Amino acid sequence: MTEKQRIGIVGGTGYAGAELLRLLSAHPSAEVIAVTSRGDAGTPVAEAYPQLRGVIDLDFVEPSTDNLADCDIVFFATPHAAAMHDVPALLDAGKRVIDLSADFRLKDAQEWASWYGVEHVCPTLIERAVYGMPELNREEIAKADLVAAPGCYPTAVVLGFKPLVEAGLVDFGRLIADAKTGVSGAGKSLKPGFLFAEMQESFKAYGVAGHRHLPEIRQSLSAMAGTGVGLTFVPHLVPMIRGIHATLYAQLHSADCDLQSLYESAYADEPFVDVLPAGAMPETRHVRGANMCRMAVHRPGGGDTAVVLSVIDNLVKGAAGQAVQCFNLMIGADEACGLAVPGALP
Ligand SMILES: NC(=O)C1=CN([C@@H]2O[C@H](COP(=O)(O)OP(=O)(O)OC[C@H]3O[C@@H](n4cnc5c(N)ncnc54)[C@H](OP(=O)(O)O)[C@@H]3O)[C@@H](O)[C@H]2O)C=CC1
Ligand SMILES: CC(=O)N[C@@H](CCC(=O)OP(=O)(O)O)C(=O)O
Repeated sequence: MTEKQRIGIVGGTGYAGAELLRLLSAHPSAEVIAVTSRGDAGTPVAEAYPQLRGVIDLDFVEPSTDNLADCDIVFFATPHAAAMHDVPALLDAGKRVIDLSADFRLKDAQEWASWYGVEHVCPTLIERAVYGMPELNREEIAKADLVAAPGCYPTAVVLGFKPLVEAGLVDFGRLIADAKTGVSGAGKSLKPGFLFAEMQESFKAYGVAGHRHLPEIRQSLSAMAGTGVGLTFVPHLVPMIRGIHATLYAQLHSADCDLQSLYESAYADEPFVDVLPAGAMPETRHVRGANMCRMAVHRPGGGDTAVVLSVIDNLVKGAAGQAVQCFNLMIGADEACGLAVPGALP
């Protein structure tokens, strides 16, 4: 067994942090030794998250370099533009970092600043960061000391389009991603529009003019295509807690192709991508709590439009689970270590 890594989690009171705690507490090569909170420092983690009572016997500590000094690997589950202030010192101190926020995802610092509304404070580290989607670049992740875990929508969308784009079968200029998310994607803090009375029994689009995941998705798909892709991405909020459902559309150059075989062979060796049989329609509840992207590929009426349905749990394959998958690669463990548990249904 791989030697136990001492883990710090910055942002332990948030949803992604809590999901990291759930997964890492059962991981044979992880020992969580520090969990931070600015507001709850000094109180037991299990007070904020009673499901962790008897599992995580720690008090929250203030986020500081000193409190993370004994860690081998630090996970950031903080809002955007927080990790970038602390990551340089942690790397200098020899720690490895997995950042679940967007601070190191985009390779262009100017583009990052234009989407996130602040200047990047350590742009030179952006190049050093490895995008943490194992299905794209597991060899680089294994060697990395700074991993930028992907966004939740980008995970569902990029994995869904990947076989079509890599095979060059579709018009790269006219990709469409119509995606729906549950409310936990917005995090734990109270926000207008996320109250039960505001969003229950309703369903709405947002970010139609431009969502910050658009450049992230385009970055990955363009690298695959070898050219810039044209993507229309429209996110929606639906009244469920977890889950993302992405319906993807692409125009095929020719209707003469076996998309089912293409998808099955593209993902045959992937432990966390499940291509469903022809005709299937995955549901978000089929992946709830699981580090799994389930997808199905369709060609309605045998025509020239490919339709891919891709579902993930935003907090697992879309966040903490994928980060643990990266952690496994970084420490030389089995990629599936601690992640083999199926979802919870109903
Ligand atoms: N929710 C999701 O589905 C996904 C989330 N992510 C990303 O993961 C990150 C966390 O998301 P989520 O858990 O939803 O967010 P939450 O708002 O639920 O949690 C954020 C956490 O960060 C802490 N925090 C806030 N500001 C700072 C700061 N300046 N320094 C240190 N800690 C801080 C908060 O704790 P306290 O105030 O107690 O310090 C809290 O624990 C975000 O970047 C998010 O975009 C990525 C993919 C999916
Ligand atoms: C419902 C909701 O607001 N969802 C968030 C996306 C989820 C998320 O966490 O974004 P990252 O993956 O970049 O961290 C949003 O649309 O901004």
